[in-house]
Amino acid sequence: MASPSSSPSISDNVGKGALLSCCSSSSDEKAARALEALMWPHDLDSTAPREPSIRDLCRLPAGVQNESYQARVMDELSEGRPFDSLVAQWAGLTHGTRVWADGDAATAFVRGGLHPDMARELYTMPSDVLLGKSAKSLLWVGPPLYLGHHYIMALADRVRNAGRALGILIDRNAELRRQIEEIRAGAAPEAVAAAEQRASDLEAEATRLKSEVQAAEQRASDLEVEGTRLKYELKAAEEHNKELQVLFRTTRTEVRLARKGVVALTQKLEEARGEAKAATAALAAETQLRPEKDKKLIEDYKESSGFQLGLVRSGQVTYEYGYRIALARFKARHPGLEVEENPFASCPEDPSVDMPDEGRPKGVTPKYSLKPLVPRLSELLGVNVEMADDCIGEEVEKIVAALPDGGVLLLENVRFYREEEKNGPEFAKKLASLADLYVNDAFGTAHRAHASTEGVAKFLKPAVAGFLMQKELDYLVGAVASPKRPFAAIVGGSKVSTKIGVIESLLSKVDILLLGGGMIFTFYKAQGYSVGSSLVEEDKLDLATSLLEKAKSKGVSLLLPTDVLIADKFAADANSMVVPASGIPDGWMGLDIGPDSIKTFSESLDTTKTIIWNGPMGVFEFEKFAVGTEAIAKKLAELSASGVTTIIGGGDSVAAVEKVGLADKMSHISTGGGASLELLEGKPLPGVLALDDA
Ligand SMILES: Nc1ncnc2c1ncn2[C@@H]1O[C@H](COP(=O)(O)OP(=O)(O)O)[C@@H](O)[C@H]1O
Ligand SMILES: O=C(OP(=O)(O)O)[C@H](O)COP(=O)(O)O
Repeated sequence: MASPSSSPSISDNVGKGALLSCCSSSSDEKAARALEALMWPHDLDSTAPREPSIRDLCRLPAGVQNESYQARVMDELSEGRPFDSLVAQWAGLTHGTRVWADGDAATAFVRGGLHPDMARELYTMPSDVLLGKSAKSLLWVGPPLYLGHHYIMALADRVRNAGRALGILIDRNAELRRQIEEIRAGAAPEAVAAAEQRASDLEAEATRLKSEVQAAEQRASDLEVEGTRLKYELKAAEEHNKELQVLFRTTRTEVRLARKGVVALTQKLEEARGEAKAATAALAAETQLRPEKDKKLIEDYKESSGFQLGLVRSGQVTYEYGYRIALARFKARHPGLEVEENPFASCPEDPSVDMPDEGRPKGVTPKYSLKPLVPRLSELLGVNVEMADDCIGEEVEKIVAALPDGGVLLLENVRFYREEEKNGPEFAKKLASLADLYVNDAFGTAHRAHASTEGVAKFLKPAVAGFLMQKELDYLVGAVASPKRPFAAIVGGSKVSTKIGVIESLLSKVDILLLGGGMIFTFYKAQGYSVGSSLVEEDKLDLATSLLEKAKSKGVSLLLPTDVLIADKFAADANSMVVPASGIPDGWMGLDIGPDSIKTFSESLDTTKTIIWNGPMGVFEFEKFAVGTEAIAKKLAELSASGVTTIIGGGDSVAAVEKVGLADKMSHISTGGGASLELLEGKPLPGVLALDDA
């Protein structure tokens, strides 16, 4: 763009106005010429003479540095310190106020006019710097954009001015041409040449200015486009900013609420900690009292008429059976109680019990002596059975040595020696030294690797199975391994956990599996039935489901009772009723299978050729709930008579069959509870493995 000082040639040669003649000094002359140059076009057409405007004044050279007048004035504006206030126009604003950045300050400033600092810049900056600044300010986002706007306006002014100057120059050129023509018509050739030269210079100057104006216009237009784009961006940024503010406010509220929540939770946590502490203390106190309480429970139970009556009702059965009934009742009544020791070991001797409980004595314990067996054994064997006070040692050896041919000596309880259960080799060797051969007929202890069952066989040969042992193995191993089919198993008893191994093992052998007893409620619960307060092993629900699936995958027909006999308490005189398996009300417990189930089970058993039974169908110790167990026992007795092989797997099932007097009707009644279970689980028995022939 043309600067004011770039056109002195025009003022040097073309018309002089009044201002020119009144200036005397060289700088004044320069100023006058510049002013004349600016005003000259008006002189040319003499149509609208005017006084110089501020912008014109701006272009006047003033002072020794040849700066324009207004530039100087603006330049001399005091810089002011940042905290100086702009009195009058901008009360409240200071030089340090960021007028384009702060909404309120910007409003105040726009009202007041142009900031002196900016005014100074606008007037004193060269055009290219102004352009650069303007472009730069366009890049500012936010309120500073208004500053950019000022720069653009100043720039646009200059473009307009240049355009006007260009127009003036073109007019002047035309005028000169006209004058040249006139001179040509009558003036000297030198004057024509000079005029032509001036005209040509002016034309060149006009062309240059034109291109400058075009370039400036283009830049101004570009800047305007950029300004519009930035305006939109600013608007979008402002919208986004608004959203962010809302989000920020919401988040702040949420944080405040969360903080409150944390405080409340911390309080609750503290309370819970306090409660937990109190509960722990109470538990510790309870734990301390527990053994006493348990002892009391046991003592009370032993004193109860139920216990006494149970023993009396048992009649001429083993002490062990009586104990089992008492223990079962006790456990059922207190399912959570861990009974570590035999709590009934010290119960009063029952006169109707004719066999001692071998038990697990710790050292010599008179009540575990085998002496009471001598009369019955003598009767059964038809000889006078002698009895030793010990099972090893010199005295015993003497008695053995003195035995007549066919004589029988009963050794004292081997469990009076700790080495028996520990299977001590020295002890086993001493036992072995008493005899010439070893016959093991104690199937009930064959699952124990003790000195008298397993150890002794290493030192005494031959070691063979007795007739009872042989029968047990024939049925529990032989008949089960290669049964006449269809082969059915009936598994009952209290808990599924004690029968997992048996069920799993039988699932690969049987065609039909009937489940009864306390364990069925764990299966029902696993299927989603409500079971009231029946016996349930919560940690075996998955196992129950997997057993049902296993049966299905193996093609075994697994039947659960369809109905149950429920009781309102675990007692012989409880109220009872029959309900469908899926309809046990709260507070009631299933204690036996129902009539429908007995019918279904019986029909299913009718189709079989081999049946093995382990575990009663209900709490058969109570008459009211012995119906299912007794019905199954009767069914098995009936089927035995028609040639079906029936095997009773020991423990309570045997006791139940004995109770109804049908034991001798079965193909085989096992004498070992634990041993028969282990055999049915497919485990080898150490007492059997040790034998040379079994
Ligand atoms: N529905 C039942 N609820 C609670 N206990 C039961 C139930 N049915 C049977 N019982 C108990 O299960 C006990 C026998 O279970 P278990 O020892 O497993 O049999 P076994 O000795 O024949 O292997 C019995 O004392 C009997 O009272
Ligand atoms: O009674 C016995 O087994 P059982 O109770 O499993 O039928 C045997 O005497 C084994 O007794 P033990 O479990 O004390 O070794």
